[in-house]
Amino acid sequence: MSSPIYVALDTPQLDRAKAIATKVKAHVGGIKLGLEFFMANGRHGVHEMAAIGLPVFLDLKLHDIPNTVAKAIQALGPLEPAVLTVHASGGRAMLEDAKAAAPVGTKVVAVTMLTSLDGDDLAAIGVGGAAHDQVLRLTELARSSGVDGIVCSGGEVAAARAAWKDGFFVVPGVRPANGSHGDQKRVVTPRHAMDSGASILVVGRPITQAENPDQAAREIEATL
Ligand SMILES: O=c1ccn([C@@H]2O[C@H](COP(=O)(O)O)[C@@H](O)[C@H]2O)c(=O)[nH]1
Repeated sequence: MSSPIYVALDTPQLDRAKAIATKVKAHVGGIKLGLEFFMANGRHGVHEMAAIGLPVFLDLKLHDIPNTVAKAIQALGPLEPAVLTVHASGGRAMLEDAKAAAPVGTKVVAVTMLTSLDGDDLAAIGVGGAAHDQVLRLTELARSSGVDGIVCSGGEVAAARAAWKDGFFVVPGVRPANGSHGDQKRVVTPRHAMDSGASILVVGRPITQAENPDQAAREIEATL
């Protein structure tokens, strides 16, 4: 079985992204390319990375009116990403249209609440209640809108999985025990996230900023 780890290659440098992906290839199940990479390298960069031979997760977190998101996904279609993100807070019509516009083999997953946010951040944007409640509310919206799964933290994935048995659960914000959290607020260990029902884990800096990315990926994989 392939590793559930998707390495987040958050760099604008194509050569650096390629070098890290090539180093860690044996210990990860895929690569995640986000806004930083895509803004700098565009579709050409995605093609170059796909040539390495790992599934590509395109984490562009689309959030706009339904027509705009659907057209953006149609434009991305030829890249055939394994996974593509939109924001669940874009609403039901946007989620439905996003799924309808995606290639058949692409999993569309909805970001519920960024792992860099906590309950205080929710309150600051006028959303009452705990992070957990917000994630479960948006999980139900995503499920009933026909997308394939959600992005949430490892603290909510067990409850989200209980509510959506065959959903696809992406968990970023994972850190090895004693690892630096950086800007992440809702953090668990990779093992905890897997035990709680994650389908895949997104791991960035703990691998990409390590002195030896290959060893870091291997050590995280060994905990799973
Ligand atoms: O809620 C979310 C959604 C996406 N991400 C992305 O995952 C990686 C995490 O990187 P680390 O360096 O392991 O913190 C990054 O690309 C984010 O854009 C997330 O962290 N939280």
